[in-house]
Amino acid sequence: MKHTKRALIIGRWQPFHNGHYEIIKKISNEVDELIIGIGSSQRSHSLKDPFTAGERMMMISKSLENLNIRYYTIPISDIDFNSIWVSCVEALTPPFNQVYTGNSLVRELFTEKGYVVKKPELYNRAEYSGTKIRQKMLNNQNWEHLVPKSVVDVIKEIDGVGRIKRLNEKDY
Ligand SMILES: Nc1ncnc2c1ncn2[C@@H]1O[C@H](COP(=O)(O)OP(=O)(O)OP(=O)(O)O)[C@@H](O)[C@H]1O
Ligand SMILES: NC(=O)c1ccc[n+]([C@@H]2O[C@H](COP(=O)(O)O)[C@@H](O)[C@H]2O)c1
Repeated sequence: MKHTKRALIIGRWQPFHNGHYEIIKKISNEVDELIIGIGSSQRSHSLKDPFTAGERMMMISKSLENLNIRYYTIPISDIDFNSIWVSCVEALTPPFNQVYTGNSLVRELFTEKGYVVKKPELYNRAEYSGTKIRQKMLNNQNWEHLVPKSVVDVIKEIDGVGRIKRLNEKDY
């Protein structure tokens, strides 16, 4: 029987943007199945991590609706214990034999455990960046063209831009 090629890509997806879509589309041609780890799943309602794990799962599943790939989205919360983090990820996910990440800590931890780790190429990083998109939302600049249409719909449904602006208000 053919061995299933199953890869893990882990990110915070705050929000899921066109660069994420492009890289997942590319990876979907290289593997049979993809595990999409929702990193820092316990985090939400902050300027760096405004969206909940559930909201990020909605963004991803609606964006990937038309892609021909079997994938699993798995929320993964952070732990203050880097040396056992890979074991925690393994405990939550289907088995995988390859990891995609641009994050140096993630790369180091998986490489030390013997995984093949690939660094995805970046698409239009000048614009397709979670940090820059969140900044644009805050500054009333156009951001909608930088994310899949379904992500615009999710962010509108939850008033995500309003949330980010309110979180940025000064305490008194
Ligand atoms: N423009 C892009 N093109 C291709 N892959 C990307 C792009 N931006 C991020 N990635 C990949 O997606 C994964 C998850 O990234 P992440 O959620 O941190 O996005 P980000 O845009 O870097 O967000 P932030 O600015 O909030 O850190 C990373 O492993 C990264 O390599
Ligand atoms: N000890 C830990 O909990 C640990 C270690 C390395 C990465 N992570 C997480 O992996 C994710 C990596 O995603 P980014 O590439 O979007 O930063 C983040 O959510 C990060 O917090 C967690």
